[in-house]
Parts: sequence; structure tokens; C-alpha cells
Amino acid sequence: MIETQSLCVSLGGAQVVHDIDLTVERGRLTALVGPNGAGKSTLLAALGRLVPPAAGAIRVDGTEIGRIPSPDLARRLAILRQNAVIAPRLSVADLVGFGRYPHSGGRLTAQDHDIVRDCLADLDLTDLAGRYLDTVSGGQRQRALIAMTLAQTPDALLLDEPLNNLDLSHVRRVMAVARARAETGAAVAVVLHDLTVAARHADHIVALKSGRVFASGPPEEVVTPEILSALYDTPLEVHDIAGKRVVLTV
Ligand SMILES: Nc1ncnc2c1ncn2[C@@H]1O[C@H](COP(=O)(O)OP(=O)(O)OP(=O)(O)O)[C@@H](O)[C@H]1O
Repeated sequence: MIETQSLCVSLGGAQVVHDIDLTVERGRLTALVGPNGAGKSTLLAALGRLVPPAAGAIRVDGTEIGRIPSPDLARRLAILRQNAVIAPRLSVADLVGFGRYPHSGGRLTAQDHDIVRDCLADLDLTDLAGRYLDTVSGGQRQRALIAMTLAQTPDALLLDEPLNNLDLSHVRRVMAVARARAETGAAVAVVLHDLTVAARHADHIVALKSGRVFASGPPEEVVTPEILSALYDTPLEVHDIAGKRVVLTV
């Protein structure tokens, strides 16, 4: 579980995340949503200890995040950032293998190879395993990065806009894999822009606006026309279609 208490984060001298109290519980999928610039990526980066808090606390399974030794944190927590930079002359399988580095220190064991193979299969990459990253498509590259993050087998999985560049079939697959990790006990937080996907797949939604929590709760409480229209300052409709919530621009 990751918890924050009165978390504030500043970037470039300006505070962009204000007083966030948040819990990313194990066993459930938490979606972070909100308009561009709301602070979702900054919050996720702080949860992954990539950005220091200006004030407040972050605890991972009860321990203050700053007190966890880096090698230990790397085994326990994995984060996929937006626009991750990767070496082009690396194969898809090698990239996914890097996810095992915190566990194996670069010498992959038979078990590490099994995990890499399973993560490649989960992301529909088996046939592309030997391809260099500069020879695959944008969506295939994105899936390789997700597979690398999963290969870390973390207790806390943080994914920043993992659905970028993905077709609908792979959107479904990635959300299913994220859910499966939650169901095996991981704390999973995913930044999403597609509110229909968030409503369908998340157990808990945290909506950010201007660096603050605007609304939080289960999808049925947060995905309403009133809350979403106010969150995005634009009229939005929410319809129930075949028992699922669908969000539409007006
Ligand atoms: N390096 C930086 N220096 C200064 N300000 C920054 C920096 N990075 C981001 N910001 C600002 O911090 C605020 C929050 O940005 P952040 O990337 O967390 O938003 P976001 O909700 O993830 O947005 P998006 O949906 O567009 O990805 C924005 O106002 C942004 O302009």
C-alpha cells in the first residue's frame, strides 16, 4: 500500500501538487484522472520517489519512502513514466529483461527468463522478442516498456498513461494485466485519460484538478456528469450502455 499525507510537490520553484491525502491500496486498481496539467504525472513520480516531496509524507507499506534503501525500493516498486527514453539498439526481450535487474543484478536466472517470457506473452510481444526497439511501432514499443515494468514483479505498480498509442485490443489487454497484478495483491495506480476505461476497469478513482484532489471514490461515485463536467470545465455526458458507464463529450 502507498499512502500520502498532506503531500506537496514543487517543480521549477512552483508548487504543483497541494496537500494530497491518498491511498493506493493493495488488491485494487486505482485510476488517477484529470485535465492536462492537473498534476497526475508529478504525483505519480513522487509516489515512485523520482521527485522529492516539498512537504508531507509518503509511506510504502507503512515505511517512509525516503527510508527505504534504493535496491529494496527497486524490487518493491516499479514505475512506467511518460516518454521514457530507451536505447534503440536493444531488443524487445533485452528491454524486458532489464526489469529483472533489481532482482538479478544483470545475470538472469532461469526463473528470471521465465518471468521475462511470461511478461512478453502478457503484452503480446512474443513474436517481436528479438526485434530492435527502433524497428517496432509506437504501440509495440509502449507495450515493451509496460512489459519491462511488469517484469520487475513489484508490490507497487505505477503506470503513467500506459495506454498511449495502444489499439483497443491492447488497451483491454493492458488493463486486464494491471487488474491481474492488483488481484495478486499489488498496489496498482494508473494515470488514464479515457474515463470510460477508468470507469470500466478501476476500483477506485482519484480525480485531480489544479494539483488538488477534486473527487475520489468508486467509479459509480466519481464518474457522473456533474463531477466530470466540473473537473474538465466542459459539458460531459455519462450514459449506461449494457451496464457500463460511457463518458461522451456533448
Ligand atoms: N519540470 C517542470 N518544471 C516546472 N513545472 C512543471 C514541470 N513539469 C511539469 N510542470 C508543471 O506542473 C504541472 C503538473 O504537470 P503534470 O505533468 O504533473 O500534469 P498531468 O496532470 O500529468 O498532465 P498531462 O495530462 O498533460 O500529462 C503543470 O502545470 C506543468 O506545467
